[in-house]
Amino acid sequence: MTTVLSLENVTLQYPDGVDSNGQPQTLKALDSITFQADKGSFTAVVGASGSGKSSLLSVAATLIQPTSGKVFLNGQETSGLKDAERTRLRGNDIGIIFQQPNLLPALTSEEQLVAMAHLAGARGKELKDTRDRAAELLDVVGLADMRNRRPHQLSGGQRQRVNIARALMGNPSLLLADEPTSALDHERSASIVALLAQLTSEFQLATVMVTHDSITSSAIDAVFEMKDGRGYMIPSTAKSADAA
Ligand SMILES: Nc1ncnc2c1ncn2[C@@H]1O[C@H](COP(=O)(O)OP(=O)(O)OP(=O)(O)O)[C@@H](O)[C@H]1O
Repeated sequence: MTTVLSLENVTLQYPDGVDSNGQPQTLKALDSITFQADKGSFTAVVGASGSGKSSLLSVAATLIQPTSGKVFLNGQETSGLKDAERTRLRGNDIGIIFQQPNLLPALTSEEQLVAMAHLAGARGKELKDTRDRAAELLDVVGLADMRNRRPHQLSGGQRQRVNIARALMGNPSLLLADEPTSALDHERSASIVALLAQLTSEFQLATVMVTHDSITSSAIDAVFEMKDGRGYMIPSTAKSADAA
C-alpha cells in the first residue's frame, strides 16, 4: 500500500469569541485526528453537521494550516510549507471538487478544463496537449458529446461531471470531494459516487469524499466517522457484505 495522504494528531482550533471574563475562547474543529488515505482507495468522511468534515478536507487540501500535528502528502510534510509552495502542491498533486460545480457560464465544457492552462500562458504544443487531455477526461466522465456545451446546456449531474474532469486536469494523486452529490437526486448521486470509484481505480487516486448521505455503496473502501472534531476509521460493511 502506498500512502498518499496522512494526518498525524492533527488539531485545528478556531477563535470563538470571549468568555464572561473577556478571555478569548477557542473551538476545536479537529481534535487529535489521525487519518490515512492510500493510493487506489476511496474513503467516505461522514458525520453530523459541525462534526469537522469540511475542516478535515481543508487541512488535507493545504487550504488551512492545522494548529498542531502533521499533514503529509506523498511523504512530504505540508504543514510547514510556505504559501507559494502549498499553492504549487495543490496545482500538481491535489484535485478538489466542491459541492457546487462553480463553472464559468461563458465557457464550454472543454474550455472549463483548458482555461487554467491558457491563463497560465500555455500556447502551441502545450495548449494542444492540454486540449487532448481535456477531451480524454471528458470522454472518461461520459461527456464526449458535450464538449462544446456551456453549463446552462447541461444537467446538474453533467455539470458535476465537468467539475470532476476539471479536478483531474493536473493529474493529481489525491482527489478531495466536499459533498459532491448534495445538489443531486438519489439516482444521480449514486452514479457520481460510482464514477468517483471508477476514476479512483483507473487513475490510482487516493479519493476522500465528504458526504451527508448514509453510505451503502459497495464502491467505498472505508468510512471515516466524525463526531465533535474526533474521527474513527471503520471498514466499509457494504463492501464486505458484497464480497460475502
Ligand atoms: N472559519 C471558522 N471560524 C470559526 N469556527 C468555524 C469556522 N469554520 C468552521 N467552524 C466550526 O468548526 C466546527 C466544524 O465545522 P465543519 O465545517 O468542519 O463541520 P462539517 O462537519 O463540515 O459541517 P457541515 O456538515 O454542516 O458542513 C463547527 O463547530 C463550525 O461551527
